[in-house]
Amino acid sequence: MSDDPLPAPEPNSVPARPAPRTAAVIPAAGRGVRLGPGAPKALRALGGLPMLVHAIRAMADSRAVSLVVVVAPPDGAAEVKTLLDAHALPERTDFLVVPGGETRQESVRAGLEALPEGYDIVLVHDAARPLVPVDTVDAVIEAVRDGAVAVVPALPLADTVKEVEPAASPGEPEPVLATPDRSRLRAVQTPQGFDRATLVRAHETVTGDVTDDASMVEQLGLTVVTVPGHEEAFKVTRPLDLVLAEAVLARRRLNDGF
Ligand SMILES: Nc1ccn([C@@H]2O[C@H](COP(=O)(O)OP(=O)(O)OP(=O)(O)O)[C@@H](O)[C@H]2O)c(=O)n1
Ligand SMILES: C[C@](O)(CO)[C@H](O)COP(=O)(O)O
Repeated sequence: MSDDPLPAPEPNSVPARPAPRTAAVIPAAGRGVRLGPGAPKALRALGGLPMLVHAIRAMADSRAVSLVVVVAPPDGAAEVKTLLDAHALPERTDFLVVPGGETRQESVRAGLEALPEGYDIVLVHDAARPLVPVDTVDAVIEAVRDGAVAVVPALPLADTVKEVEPAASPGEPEPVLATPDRSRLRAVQTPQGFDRATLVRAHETVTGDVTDDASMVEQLGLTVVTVPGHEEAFKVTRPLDLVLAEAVLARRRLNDGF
């Protein structure tokens, strides 16, 4: 045994607490009706690879994300597992595949139910946003680590927005009711980041149609905060979005030299 004395403890030193572990849930079970006929949207090709593979890599690129839960089209779970085996993720990232539901909310809930213990931060990220940069993902995680219970990436709007009385039948003129102050409006993206317990409570408590997870946390009366979004985190919804996504990817590949 060494006779060397143990080093004196640093005054007031506190052992560093490990960072809370982060999992990403990727709802990918939608049909993609607005994109037009074809395979489920998440499995459509972008730059020669299924859109879902890009979305999974976008999450796994963050060193903070150690588990990705993919919520697959109900009849496509086996195909998605095969895809993930074929397109290796970084070794530090585990993945699970579960079947999705009828709505985005149901699909996210299925992903949350499959989450093992030990992940205190959860990202929810649309498979339909395949090109979100890793800096945006990390900014969301950082804001949750800093204490926010719910975080959304957000961008200012380019268009003026009108509130209307929706037409009784498609194509009829719609009376404008109001013009909200654009400087107070934001378009929000994913990944949205959450304290896990808060997101689970929101999904257990809030009923009715919602279009994102953060609005469920708002309905609990809790504060949701924004971080800067990114224009390349746009959602592939209509055919023109796919053209833009191909162009963004081609530019990235050119810049990366392959
Ligand atoms: N039952 C559903 C519906 C949607 N989503 C997912 O939620 C994300 C955002 O939905 P959206 O872009 O609206 O996709 P779709 O529902 O596929 O599109 P559409 O409304 O045009 O059919 C997508 O990654 C989609 O796969 C899901 O997991 N389960
Ligand atoms: C969650 C979302 O991407 C935030 O902008 C969006 O609300 C999803 O909407 P969709 O109609 O299900 O595509």
